[in-house]
Amino acid sequence: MPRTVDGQITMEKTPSYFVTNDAPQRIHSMAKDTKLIVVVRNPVTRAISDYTQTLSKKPEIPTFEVLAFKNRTLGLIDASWSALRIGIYALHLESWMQYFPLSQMLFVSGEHLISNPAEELAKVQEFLGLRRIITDKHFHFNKTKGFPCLKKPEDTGAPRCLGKSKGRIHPKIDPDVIRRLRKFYKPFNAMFYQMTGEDFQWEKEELEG
Ligand SMILES: Nc1ncnc2c1ncn2[C@@H]1O[C@H](COP(=O)(O)OS(=O)(=O)O)[C@@H](OP(=O)(O)O)[C@H]1O
Repeated sequence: MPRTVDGQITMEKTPSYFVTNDAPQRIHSMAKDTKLIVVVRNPVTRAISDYTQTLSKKPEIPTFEVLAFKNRTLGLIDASWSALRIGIYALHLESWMQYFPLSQMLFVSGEHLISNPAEELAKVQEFLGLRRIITDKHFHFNKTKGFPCLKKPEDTGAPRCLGKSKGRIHPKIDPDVIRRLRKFYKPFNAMFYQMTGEDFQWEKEELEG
C-alpha cells in the first residue's frame, strides 16, 4: 500500500480478502485504523452468480447441482466448495472481529446497491467521513440491463453502465437445491444479522421471489 498523507484516502479492493485467513491480522499490523467495506448479497444468489462467472470461463465444469452436494441423496451440502463457503459470512466476519471493531466495518447490501444506490452510497460516504457528493442525481436506472448507471448531473453525455460481461444471466437451478441451500444458510444469515446488528432480509426477499 502506498503512504497516505493527511487529507488523502487510499482505497484497495480485493473481494477475496474477506475470506482470506491471514488478511485480518496482516491488514491490522499494517494500519489498525483501516476502514473495511464489504458488499454482501443473499448467499444463495451469490453462489449462483459465482458459479455463473466460473462457467463463463470454463464451460466444461459440472452443473451447480452436482457441485453443491457432497451427497445429494443424503442432502449433504458441500460447504467446502468455495462458491458456497464464501457465503457463510458469519464465519468470515468472526476472523475480522478478532482484530477490528465493528465501528470500522461497513456492510453494503448488494441488493440495495441495485435498488437504491444513492442511499447505499450515502452510507459509504458517511462511513468514510466524506461530504455527500454522490446523490440520486448521479444515477440512472437502465431497465434493459437491470442495473443503475452512473452519470454526472451536469454532463449531457451517456451514463456509464456495467460492461457487457457484467450482470450475467444465471442458469436455472433445481428449485429443490435452492430450497436446501436456503435452509443451509438460514442459521448463518441469522448469526450474521446478529453480529452486524443489521437485518439484510434475505429470507423475506426469498418469500417474495
Ligand atoms: N454496482 C453494482 N451493484 C450491485 N451489484 C453489482 C454492481 N456491479 C456489479 N455487480 C454484481 O456483482 C457481481 C460480480 O460482478 P462482476 O461479474 O463484475 O465481478 S467480477 O469483476 O467479474 O468478478 C455480478 O453479479 P451477477 O449479476 O450475478 O453476475 C454483478 O452483477
